[in-house]
Amino acid sequence: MPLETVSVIGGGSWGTALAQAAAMAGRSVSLVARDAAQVAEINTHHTNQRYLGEQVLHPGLSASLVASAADVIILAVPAQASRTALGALDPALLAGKPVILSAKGLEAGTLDRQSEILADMAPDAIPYVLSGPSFAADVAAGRPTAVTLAGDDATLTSALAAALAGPSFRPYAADDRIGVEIAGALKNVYALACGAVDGANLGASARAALLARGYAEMARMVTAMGGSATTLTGLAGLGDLTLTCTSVQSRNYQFGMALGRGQTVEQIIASGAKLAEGVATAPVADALAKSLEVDAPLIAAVHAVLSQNIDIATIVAGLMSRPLKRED
Ligand SMILES: NC(=O)C1=CN([C@@H]2O[C@H](COP(=O)(O)OP(=O)(O)OC[C@H]3O[C@@H](n4cnc5c(N)ncnc54)[C@H](OP(=O)(O)O)[C@@H]3O)[C@@H](O)[C@H]2O)C=CC1
Ligand SMILES: O=C(CO)COP(=O)(O)O
Repeated sequence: MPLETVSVIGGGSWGTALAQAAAMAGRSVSLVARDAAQVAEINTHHTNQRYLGEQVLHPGLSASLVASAADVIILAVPAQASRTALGALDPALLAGKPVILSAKGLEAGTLDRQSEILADMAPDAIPYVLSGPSFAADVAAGRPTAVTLAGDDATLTSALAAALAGPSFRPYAADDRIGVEIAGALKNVYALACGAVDGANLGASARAALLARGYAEMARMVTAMGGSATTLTGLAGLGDLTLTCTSVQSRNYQFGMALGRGQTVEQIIASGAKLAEGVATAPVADALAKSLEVDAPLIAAVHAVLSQNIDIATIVAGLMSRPLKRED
């Protein structure tokens, strides 16, 4: 299967960074954005100021308003927009093609993973999931980054990983799409929680406890949904959880910090907060945990903070006063 040309749908920070990585890997890349001025800027000045500041983009990357045929499609819009973005594409572009899903989130209403959305919208596309510890600014700047690329056919997945790999971008092939998707979506919910704990100045010990208990909770969710616990030890699990829960560069962590400082969701959004996928994913994850009867008190706590504006001290007091239990 040819893997030479790549079309990236979504001209935001992650779409541009993945387009840059693919171009650095030697692929011919088209970045599909929906703003004509942005497309012109990328093609003329080789920057995408709104999303990546002064970062100079690779000459092998051009932008376009309309997607054209490519060997590989990468979808890089927010999780809640994936269905609409796929629906806007000519189905012929997706038929029989590898489609790499890179959003980290679960869909509100349907509770769907990104793969499930793709299966609905383009059942004959070949699904892949890309996730792992990788800030767009780092990938675009060529700083060393390693990610997980999960697909069903081991040979094809390795070929696709090789087609995207460059000196600074290292995809590891894997086969657990469900585990990678759930871990990628849930780490954003825990990043909100860790940011909130830090915003409320509850201490580094509290944050570490949250991270460890979040990891255990994530493992319960992944296995209940049919994923593999082994995925949790890798880049898409522990790697991304650690990055997002401990870095002020994370938008989810930043959103959580604002919550911890006492701002409401509405105030944070009104102040122009960047995309924080955990906000939309938390209620979905809570609903999934309840329907699967998975014990997920941290997801429930984040959902309660977001939906009822309960202050962090009250939520933490509730978590700390739960009946004592064994760690295993
Ligand atoms: N940024 C990062 O470091 C990383 C992000 N991700 C994931 O990537 C996904 C995308 O996030 P990110 O790029 O950061 O978000 P941004 O907010 O930076 O960009 C979102 C992009 O999606 C476009 N978009 C939104 N809705 C639609 C739609 N209905 N149809 C077409 N395009 C649409 C926006 O267009 P417009 O500009 O016109 O509004 C914009 O180009 C998220 O799930 C995120 O978790 C994963 C790893 C790293
Ligand atoms: O997924 C990411 C890093 O791996 C980006 O995290 P944020 O969306 O929280 O910025």
